[in-house]
Amino acid sequence: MATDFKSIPLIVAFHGADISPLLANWDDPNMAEDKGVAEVVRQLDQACREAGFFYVISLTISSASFSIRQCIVIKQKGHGIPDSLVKEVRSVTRKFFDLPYEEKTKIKLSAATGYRGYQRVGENITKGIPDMHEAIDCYREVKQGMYGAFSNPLEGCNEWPTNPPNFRHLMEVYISLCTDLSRKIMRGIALALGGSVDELEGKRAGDPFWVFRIIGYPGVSCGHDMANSDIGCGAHTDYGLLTLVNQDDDITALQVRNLSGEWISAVPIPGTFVCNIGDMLKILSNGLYESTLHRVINKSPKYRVCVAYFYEPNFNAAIEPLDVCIENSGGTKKFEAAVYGKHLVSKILTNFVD
Ligand SMILES: NC(=[NH2+])NCCC[C@H](N)C(=O)O
Ligand SMILES: O=C(O)CCC(=O)C(=O)O
Ligand SMILES: [Fe+2]
Repeated sequence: MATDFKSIPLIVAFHGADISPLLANWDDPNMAEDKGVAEVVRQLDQACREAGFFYVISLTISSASFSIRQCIVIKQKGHGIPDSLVKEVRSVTRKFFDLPYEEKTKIKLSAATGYRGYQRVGENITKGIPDMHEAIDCYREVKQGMYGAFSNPLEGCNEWPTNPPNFRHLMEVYISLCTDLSRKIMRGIALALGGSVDELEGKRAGDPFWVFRIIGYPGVSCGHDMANSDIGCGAHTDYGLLTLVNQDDDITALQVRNLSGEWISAVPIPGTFVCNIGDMLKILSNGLYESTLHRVINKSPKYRVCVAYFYEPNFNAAIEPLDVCIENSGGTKKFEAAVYGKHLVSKILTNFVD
């Protein structure tokens, strides 16, 4: 992030009040000439430069209005994922975490499961400190030997609970819709960076990898006596291109760090996703966009649920700054090429040490 933002920008389109022009025109090769698209692209660029975080509206609210940072939002259309599904995903998540520990740990994550499955509170580690959350981690399937030796740790299939009964199906439908939505937002971001609309497809992210985390944060009075920390998830950046955060409507817990080091809350706005950019987009943009530090602290007595979808480059893509971004940032290439899958695996191996 390059500024002292005090709130997270909301992407509001020309007349339409959302990202719908981008969704309506996503496969039009000349979409950049559409006025509505151009306005969304301008806002995406500003949000990514200033904060690295933004809200994308999902709801269909006829003539609802609210005010954030002087934007009055009226008459919103969808981002393409039904709000009923977005809510249902959180609701089955809550049901799963409500189960007894013995039930949850039947799908326990380990090196043998390719780091897929359930992790108890305190098992995930951020900068050496256990995080106060439990989660189910999922990744796009990695078959044996698929990308060579470096993908070995992630080989395996996801571990799904059988209870709640519709859990797996619901999540797989949701993942697929998140992939489609993210691809469209990335086309807007490609234009925002001054590239061609498909700059972030093909060898870079035409066959996107994804990470999916189903997360629960105990409330302050939930009896977790691990008094050593109240941090739900320590300060970190995300690893890939774009994250879509589906968070509980009634608890403010996600915090984003601005330029002067203040923590700015990503206050829940019902019917939106909080989006943020990851390390690979920082590299592609040659630092024009940063992967902003964020953390989670649940100070509420209530249990908080969050489902985070991470849209990533091709697993074996060598990601380096785009020429247009080097030009637009003073002509010096600031980052060497990084293979996305190697970055991911090195992060996972430090998240789970034993
Ligand atoms: N895949 C994730 N974004 N995990 C959450 C971040 C926390 C993780 N322990 C880290 O240090 O990166
Ligand atoms: O719980 C949240 O709001 C965000 C979680 C997060 O940042 C992550 O899992 O990477
Ligand atoms: Fe994150």
